[in-house]
Amino acid sequence: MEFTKGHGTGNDFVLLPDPDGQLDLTPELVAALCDRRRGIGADGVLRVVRAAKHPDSAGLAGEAEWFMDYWNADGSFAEMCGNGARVFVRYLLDNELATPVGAALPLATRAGVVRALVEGDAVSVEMRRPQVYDASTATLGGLTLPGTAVDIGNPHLVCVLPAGVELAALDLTVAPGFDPEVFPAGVNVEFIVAGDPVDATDAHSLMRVYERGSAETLSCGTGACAVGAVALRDAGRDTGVVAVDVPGGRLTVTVTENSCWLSGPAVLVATGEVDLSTLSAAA
Ligand SMILES: N[C@@H](CCC[C@H](N)C(=O)O)C(=O)O
Repeated sequence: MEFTKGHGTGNDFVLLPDPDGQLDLTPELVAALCDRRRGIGADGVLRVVRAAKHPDSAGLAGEAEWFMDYWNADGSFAEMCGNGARVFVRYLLDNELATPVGAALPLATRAGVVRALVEGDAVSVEMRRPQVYDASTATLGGLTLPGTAVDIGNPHLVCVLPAGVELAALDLTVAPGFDPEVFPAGVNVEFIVAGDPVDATDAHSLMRVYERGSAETLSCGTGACAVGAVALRDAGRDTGVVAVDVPGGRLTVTVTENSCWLSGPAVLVATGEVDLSTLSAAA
């Protein structure tokens, strides 16, 4: 089967073209594809399928032609993936499956329809406005860190590190603990340090993330949006622009009254053929 590999600020994905929804994609196959030693290696899989051809998106087919069928590296589903959506749009354009017509390109996801704009190397996606809804805690290496629960289609817990705790020193080879009563379906945990605003931004954060279903990644787009909402709240603002520096680069988050824009580079780096039957047999 044909595949493409792409990434957005180091958050990497295997894209599988399956326009008519004929591929029998299973959690085991996704985990095998994402295995960095035995498979292609990625933080997740993006199946490129027509919205009308997938049961999770058929109801959105009138609004968007394509459905981003996103899977985490462990084979679980997630409702939304901000970097994945940006890479998915790059794939559609490079493969002439969609044309940038000046207006934003609609894309169906499990969290509804999002819209994308492409400007040179940057792909921006407009998602729902992050909802800051609760306080909770994460535990990591003997520390209990206060955090803020944020929903942007998928769940996040944003923890601002207290003085004396170094972002670089956190051991994210181990999953952080969280309260399952607040996050019954699991959570993506962001650890941040507030910095001075840069360029034309209202706030700036340094972030590392432990993603539900994918462990530590170099970047998380929805996580950056959650961080942006918390940084603006902490700056006493409701809307604004936040630069979020992740290990894989910089994302720019613009929170408006009704939505949230995520911008940054999105690139395709390879195409090839993968023998799914060999992977399935090894899974
Ligand atoms: N890396 C993504 C988020 C992917 C989904 C996440 N792991 C979850 O389970 O919610 C992004 O860029 O937003």
